[in-house]
Amino acid sequence: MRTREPPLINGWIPFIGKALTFRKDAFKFLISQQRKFGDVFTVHIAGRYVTFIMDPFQYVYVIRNSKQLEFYEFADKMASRTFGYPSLSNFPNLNENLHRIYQYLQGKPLDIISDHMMKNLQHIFEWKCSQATDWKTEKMYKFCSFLMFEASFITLYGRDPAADGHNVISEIRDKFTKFDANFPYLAANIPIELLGVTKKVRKELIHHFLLQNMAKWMGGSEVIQARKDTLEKYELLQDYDKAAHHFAFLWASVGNTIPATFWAMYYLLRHPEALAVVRDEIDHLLQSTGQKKGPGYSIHLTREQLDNLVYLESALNESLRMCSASMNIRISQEDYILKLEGNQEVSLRKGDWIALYPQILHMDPEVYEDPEVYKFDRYVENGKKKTTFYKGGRKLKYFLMPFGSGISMCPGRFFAMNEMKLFLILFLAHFDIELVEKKPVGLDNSRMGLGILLPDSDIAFCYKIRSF
Ligand code: HEM
Repeated sequence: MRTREPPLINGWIPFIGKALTFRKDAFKFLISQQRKFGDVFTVHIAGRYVTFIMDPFQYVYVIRNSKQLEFYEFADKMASRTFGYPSLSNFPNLNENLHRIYQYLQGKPLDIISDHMMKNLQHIFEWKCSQATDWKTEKMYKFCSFLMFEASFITLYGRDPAADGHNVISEIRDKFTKFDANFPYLAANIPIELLGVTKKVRKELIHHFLLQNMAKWMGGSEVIQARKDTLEKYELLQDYDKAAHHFAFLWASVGNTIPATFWAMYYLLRHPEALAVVRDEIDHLLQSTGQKKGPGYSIHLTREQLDNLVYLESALNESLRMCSASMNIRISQEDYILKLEGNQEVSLRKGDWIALYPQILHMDPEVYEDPEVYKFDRYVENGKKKTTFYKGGRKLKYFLMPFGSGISMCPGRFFAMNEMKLFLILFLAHFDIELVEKKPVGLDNSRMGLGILLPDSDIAFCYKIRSF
């Protein structure tokens, strides 16, 4: 070991190292290693050396060092393998050009897609209303998946105005669900050939996004149009590769949003006091803006109005805190000494991975009292958004990181928050809702490190048009 290299944790199986223990329960494993070795240690995971920085006050030193600690190469390798397109590095400036398009997920274009999302969600809710004049029971994850997939898809990609437009989206959703089930294995570098039908399903999914098929979809978003225009400029990219890029974006836009919507709804239904406050806030807003709720009335909300729903936002943040487990990875570009607070120095070798694991921060009892408990108003203080959180008496810069950090931060985060708010607003405005099953739903840990965790089982709930 070189001087200042962090303690190294090796497994007893050569090459695999601690991969199996890490995969089984990364959270538990990291906490136990932190107790033994402190806030910086290196773990040998499947042939890689991954240095974990556990102290949230040190996160900033990793996040701001985007020159020496790179992200894109890692992301490119993983995404091209998972979604089946050639590495971006083979095409001059493609990465930069695709990143520039993320501006269409902010500002005015964000308002436009949020409005479209509202209309599309409303359309589906109207349809649900026509079926729910009396109590109707459904499985919650399936319900969230159906609504969020359909509304997000139409908002982003548009729809075929021909009669079977709805069926095509259902077909894509069913295939997407099959692909998504094996997503963690692909991300973990398991060859797709070993994953049963996944290869076939991915190919079929990608085919839906060939230009001749996408050309039939009307009313899509600027962000997808800009991606199409950019990809078309690269003559060396095959049509199939361009389609695979569109499919990858679809995964990014719904893969986390669906489970996050599930958790938001699940926790609200399990906490009637939270549900009552959030519903009251929504009712109050609709009343004060002169908007009627219920079937047949369309609701319109501005970005400012959505922003001002502090209890709804807090409830969403609280469920994100409890269900997100993304790992923020950077790769050392050279042999490098990472300088941390308090004259600490960490010696890294070229190619080493550096990882932040914010789930540890989200569940830290020093930051969040009773972290296992859902408290819908954790992010509200004196009726306003609460943004000051402390650890050991010191104010934290980073306290909630479901969307990643720095250069790898999710470009769709504003849209994602709006989508989930709109879903809950419409749901609570239209329906009375109750849980049918009382069982607690747990986190399925197989996606640890990859984003929002899925529930370990689905749960039945019932809903009926609200009586006014
Ligand atoms: C609750 C919902 C969401 C969560 C928790 C989430 C989380 C994340 C995280 C953690 C990353 C970084 C991944 C990494 O570090 O490797 C990411 C990347 C990304 N997200 Fe999201 N996301 C959500 C919704 C969305 C939506 C709605 C969109 C688009 C409409 C989107 C588009 C993307 C894209 C394109 C990237 C890759 C960015 C890049 O090229 O570097 N996400 N997301």
